[in-house]
Amino acid sequence: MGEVFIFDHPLMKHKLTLLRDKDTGPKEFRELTNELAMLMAYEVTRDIPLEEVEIETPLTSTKSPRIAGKKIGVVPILRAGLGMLDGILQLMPAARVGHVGLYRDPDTLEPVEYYCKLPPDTENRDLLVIDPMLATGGSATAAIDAVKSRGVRSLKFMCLVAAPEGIERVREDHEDIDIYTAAVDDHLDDHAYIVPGLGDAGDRLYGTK
Ligand SMILES: O=P(O)(O)OC[C@H]1O[C@H](OP(=O)(O)OP(=O)(O)O)[C@H](O)[C@@H]1O
Ligand SMILES: O=c1cc[nH]c(=O)[nH]1
Ligand SMILES: [Mg+2]
Repeated sequence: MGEVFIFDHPLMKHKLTLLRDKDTGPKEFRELTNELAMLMAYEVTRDIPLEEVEIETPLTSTKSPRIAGKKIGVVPILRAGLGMLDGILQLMPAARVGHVGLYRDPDTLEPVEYYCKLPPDTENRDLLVIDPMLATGGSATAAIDAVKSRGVRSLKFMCLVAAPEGIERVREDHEDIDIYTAAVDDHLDDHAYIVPGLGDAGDRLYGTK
């Protein structure tokens, strides 16, 4: 059974407060989203496998650990997930990047898939699906379905703000997936927006509406 990890680091909490503030504009919102994603990815990758390799320091030869196996695959859910990508790539510049294009139909609230391109050999990589918001969980579930259907070895989901309803949905549909979030909020409103939340993440990142 997958687990739910809720981060409680003071730096993350502070940045999330700034992100939630309605007066935070797109430039600062983008910066904070990337900073939070980088801090979270640092913890999410704590179990990456290592291998010992022989190297020469200026003084001697020694064995030292380095990351083993194929590069991790990071899969943002378009469009808001892209806002987290650069922060993660700063930490792991060699990561491979896949994209799943989904939007939530405003009337039915059902996810509509319009794009999927993943790195090769997904079945031999650790994959991390990212999206700032986990609301009803429909988009995350659909993205995980899309990735799983191509074959995966290990898959984690990382978001900034989750609603209890979204966590429950993902756990029901994908009980093997670990979920990482910086916060679990109170509830969804009548339009399935997370309360207190931070509004529409895509619109705030890109200044649309
Ligand atoms: O859990 P759910 O109820 O499915 O809602 C969450 C989804 O909604 C937002 O995307 P949106 O549909 O606004 O698309 P966008 O990223 O292109 O703005 C968000 O980035 C998630 O993908
Ligand atoms: O609160 C929400 C819910 C879905 N999508 C968002 O961007 N925000
Ligand atoms: Mg949006």
